[in-house]
Amino acid sequence: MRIDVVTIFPEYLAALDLSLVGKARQRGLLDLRVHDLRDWTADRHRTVDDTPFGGGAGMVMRPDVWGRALDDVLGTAPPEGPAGSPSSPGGDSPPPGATTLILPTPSGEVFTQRHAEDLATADRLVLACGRYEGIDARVAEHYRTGGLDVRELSIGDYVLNGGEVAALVMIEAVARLVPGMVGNPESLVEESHGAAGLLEYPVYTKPPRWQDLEIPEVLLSGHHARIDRWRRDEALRRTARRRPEMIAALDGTALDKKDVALLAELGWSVSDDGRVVALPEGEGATDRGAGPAG
Ligand SMILES: C[S@@+](CC[C@H](N)C(=O)[O-])C[C@H]1O[C@@H](n2cnc3c(N)ncnc32)[C@H](O)[C@@H]1O
Repeated sequence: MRIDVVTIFPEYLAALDLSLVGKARQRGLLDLRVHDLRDWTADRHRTVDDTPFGGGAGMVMRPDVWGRALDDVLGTAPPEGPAGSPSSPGGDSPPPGATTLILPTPSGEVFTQRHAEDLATADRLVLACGRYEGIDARVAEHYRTGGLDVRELSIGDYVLNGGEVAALVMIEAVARLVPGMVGNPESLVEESHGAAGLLEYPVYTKPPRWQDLEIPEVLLSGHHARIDRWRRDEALRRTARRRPEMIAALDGTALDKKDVALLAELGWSVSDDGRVVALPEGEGATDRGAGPAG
């Protein structure tokens, strides 16, 4: 997979040399390139922003600078750029294949594991990191109209100073799903937000006793079926407490009898057509609304 990031702070992306993503780059699994947006400016101050039309506070990133940068990085620029534009600071020609342009923005759809799974199937991702009040809205419109897969994605309901941290979040979530990235792909199967639609069960390691706290006995039993059941129950309990909306989104037809019985204890019922619905307060719930602890 090839990933390009365009930013005015290329140093911000230094973390992409570390850990699993860094190793994947060294092993050639990920071709990751970071570009300085200012390389596509045409004035001596290397200006990327200007005042907003309509007035108001802050500055907006110019579409002409972004357009030159993205055309070049995406490979849609004419071979000889218009007078004044730099000669291809984006490097050699990008590979053919499915490309997605990602514009991180707090006003976008919230990025989830489903987006990560979907984006991990792309041949190529280009991430355009905004700053100031964001990127002129015509940039997204222009590339979308041109037929490119353009995604405006938020990493959560808060506002950061720039898109670099959001780009790091999305790249790490996507890259670990690229085949060959994670040494033991089984470790991805039961994770939070995976196919089961649950949070992961609590995990423990050595020593078996620490600060007067013991690990659940079943985990020492060596009885795989009992351990699997315990883990499933704990995942259901934890999800019901912390993220009840995820329980409500479960497909009831995929639940087994023990799941349904536990959910009933936790205050949920499963209808014949597979909907999982919270019982009215006081009915059955022993655990619901207990807060985020546990
Ligand atoms: C200060 S923010 C602009 C916020 C914008 N004026 C608004 O209110 O929607 C500057 C840049 O940070 C990035 N950014 C900030 N918060 C983000 C979030 N929650 N998710 C993704 N990107 C974010 C975007 O690239 C954005 O263009």
